[in-house]
Amino acid sequence: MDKRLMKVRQPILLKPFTAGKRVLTTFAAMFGIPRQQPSTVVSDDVMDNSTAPTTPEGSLTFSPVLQALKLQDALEDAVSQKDDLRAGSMSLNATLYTASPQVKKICCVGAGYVGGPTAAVMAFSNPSIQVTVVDRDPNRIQQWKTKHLPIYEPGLTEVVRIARDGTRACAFRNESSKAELDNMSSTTSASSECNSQCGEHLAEELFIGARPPNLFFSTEVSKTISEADIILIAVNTPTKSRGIGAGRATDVGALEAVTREVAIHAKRGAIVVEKSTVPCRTAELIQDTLNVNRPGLHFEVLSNPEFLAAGTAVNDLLNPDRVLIGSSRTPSGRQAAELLASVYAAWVPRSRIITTNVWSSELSKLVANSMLAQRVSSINSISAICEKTGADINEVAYSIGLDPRIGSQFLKAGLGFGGSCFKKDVLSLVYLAESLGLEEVAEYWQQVLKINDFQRTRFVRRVVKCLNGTLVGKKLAVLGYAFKKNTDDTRESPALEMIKALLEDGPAEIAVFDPCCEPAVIKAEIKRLIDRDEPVLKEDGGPVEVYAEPYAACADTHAILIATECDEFRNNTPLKTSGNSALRPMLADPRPFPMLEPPEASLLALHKYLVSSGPTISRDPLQRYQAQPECEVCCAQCASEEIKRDVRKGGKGNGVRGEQLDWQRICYGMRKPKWIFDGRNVVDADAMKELGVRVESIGRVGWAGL
Ligand SMILES: NC(=O)c1ccc[n+]([C@@H]2O[C@H](COP(=O)([O-])OP(=O)(O)OC[C@H]3O[C@@H](n4cnc5c(N)ncnc54)[C@H](O)[C@@H]3O)[C@@H](O)[C@H]2O)c1
Ligand SMILES: O=c1ccn([C@@H]2O[C@H](COP(=O)(O)OP(=O)(O)O[C@H]3O[C@H](CO)[C@@H](O)[C@H](O)[C@H]3O)[C@@H](O)[C@H]2O)c(=O)[nH]1
Repeated sequence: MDKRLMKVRQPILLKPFTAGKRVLTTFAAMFGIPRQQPSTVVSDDVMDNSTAPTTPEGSLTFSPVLQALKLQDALEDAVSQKDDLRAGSMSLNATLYTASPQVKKICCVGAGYVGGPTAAVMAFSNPSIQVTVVDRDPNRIQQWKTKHLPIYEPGLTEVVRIARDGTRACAFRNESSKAELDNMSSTTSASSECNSQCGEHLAEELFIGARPPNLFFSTEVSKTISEADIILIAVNTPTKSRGIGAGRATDVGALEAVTREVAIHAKRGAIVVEKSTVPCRTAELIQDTLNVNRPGLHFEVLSNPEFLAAGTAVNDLLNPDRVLIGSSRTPSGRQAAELLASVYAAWVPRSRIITTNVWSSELSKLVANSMLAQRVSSINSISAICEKTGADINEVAYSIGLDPRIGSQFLKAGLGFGGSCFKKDVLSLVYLAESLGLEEVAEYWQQVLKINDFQRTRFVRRVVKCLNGTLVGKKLAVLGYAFKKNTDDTRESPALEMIKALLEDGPAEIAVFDPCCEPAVIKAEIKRLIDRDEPVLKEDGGPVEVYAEPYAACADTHAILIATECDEFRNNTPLKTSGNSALRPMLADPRPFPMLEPPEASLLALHKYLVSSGPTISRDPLQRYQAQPECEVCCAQCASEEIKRDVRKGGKGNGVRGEQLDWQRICYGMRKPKWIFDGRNVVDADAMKELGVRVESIGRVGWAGL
């Protein structure tokens, strides 16, 4: 038997916890778990106000990683700047980071929507760090190794290809295209006069060396954990579906399981990072599990919640508003935070890296999501008033959003928020408040969810009412199935809820189309999540059919329901495009670069610019990519992409991802009276009316009147 496992079973004699006892009891109750045995908790005289333990021997020398940071110097700096580092949030002081980080290996547990892209961007921006993503799901890991990544996010393939596959060497002119054109008429440029890197002039041509791979995907969870300096835990934390707190409390089962693995296998001094969204005080659970399994060793636990949004994940990761790191306020805690910060500092300005105590960090994530969800519910509640008064929700949102105290973002009325986070995180906050005996607070946040449900119910009622109170014998098309645009994430999709409600009225067909989702995935999900006695999918004799393109989906429909705000569905956006119908915006040329070795982010900006500058430019204009991993001959996804390519060959407006719909064609093929129910306010109702369509939009009086 593994010696470490034998050690785990030894009883540990530690002083019983006193000051933190009440909190721990509350915390255990919050999760619906029995209170931990006092013997598993470290003495509170080695704890600071965040209750995270310091080292058993009261020194920082437990961590080889931190030792490598010229620790004593850094500590003296930290102590001398103690006054600056007040209890509230703060930016990390650059002087604390002068030591070069010694992080060689990062392990990210969880290869999902957060773990995959986060690890990819970390590896992309830190070529010297080996980043390995592990997951218990071998299929998911296998997909990350192919050219068909398991999730769709704009820009993800580019970043993964660079870090996972490595690159070839390349060279390019270091002047903007405009300057290049100007230079054609002049004889010499400033840089060619000295023909060298004289320090005053920019390099005329830049050579970028080959880059070895540093992003890996593996199912060897324990081995990868055992080698890592930093372990990111990015597993799912859904709402509990059974037992105490079911339907509200967060299910930390996956996180607990990973924590056990980490506790058993992590190397001495490794830093454990909560990336998952967790209830406030979860770091205590992690610390406790580590203490129980590795008595005598100390591990720092950091909170580093992720704020990326689906559909913009790569951009959010590359340009975050802030990176939040919560640590214990002990010197070792701060040093651990600084080490993690040094990884981010490879691409994030230090002023945007914020540190707080662990609990503030954990709670901030729940609060950020709850406040955003609250804004959506607030504007949706007003949309109901607009529909009954003649006010226009877009005009109201615009008017109030100009007040900088309110701000213009997150004021789009629609079918309510979906996605894997908002609902569960508001529920988690509600449960936290209840657990703390704060009933009024719990009730306040519960209302956010109530309005969200109300919004969907209202919309479906409006559809049925306009269609004379019956859907029998009618075909409806639902455009958009993912919970928002530019993602294939269908978790908590408003479209699914809508389809469930529509089925109650017995339509002949509900046709579903989404430009980002694979039809087979939607079908499987509908089959799994819609629990009815009668068959649901057409292939089983039911009314729901999922289409790979929108024109067949919309043919012969009595009504079209728009469920996501996809740009593909707009009829009024004068998009600046690169010359054809693609929705790619024209980008600025980032050259000239002032340095000989531009960072990956600059090369990516150049790559994007070149790709955007014309439809004929290759997908690899810098000629850096290595060949993609080969698929098996009968790869289903290759076949599906082939079909989409064929559809695209048909010309403009064929509805595949990135192509705007030809609404004229769609409306022509609809049954009269033609109805469009715009659940996201994406179509220009007046332009639609000219096509002979009756439009009902959220937050506006429609064809049917008040
Ligand atoms: N999806 C988002 O946009 C988003 C954004 C910010 C934060 N978050 C938070 O990040 C966390 C992860 O979310 P996600 O959307 O990436 O979830 P996900 O379901 O896409 O991925 C989680 C992964 O963890 C793996 N996993 C679970 N238990 C495991 C174990 N014991 N060992 C190894 N792997 C295991 C699963 O197989 C899965 O692949 C959640 O807490 C979520 O609230 C999500
Ligand atoms: O004005 C708005 C903005 C959003 N939504 C809807 O709200 C939901 C959530 O949208 P968004 O927040 O953009 O996407 P998520 O991927 O759910 O991202 C949220 O949830 C993540 C997971 O925790 C956080 O990391 C992000 O910061 C937070 O924005 C979607 O259904 C949107 O359609 C609206 O209805 N109106």
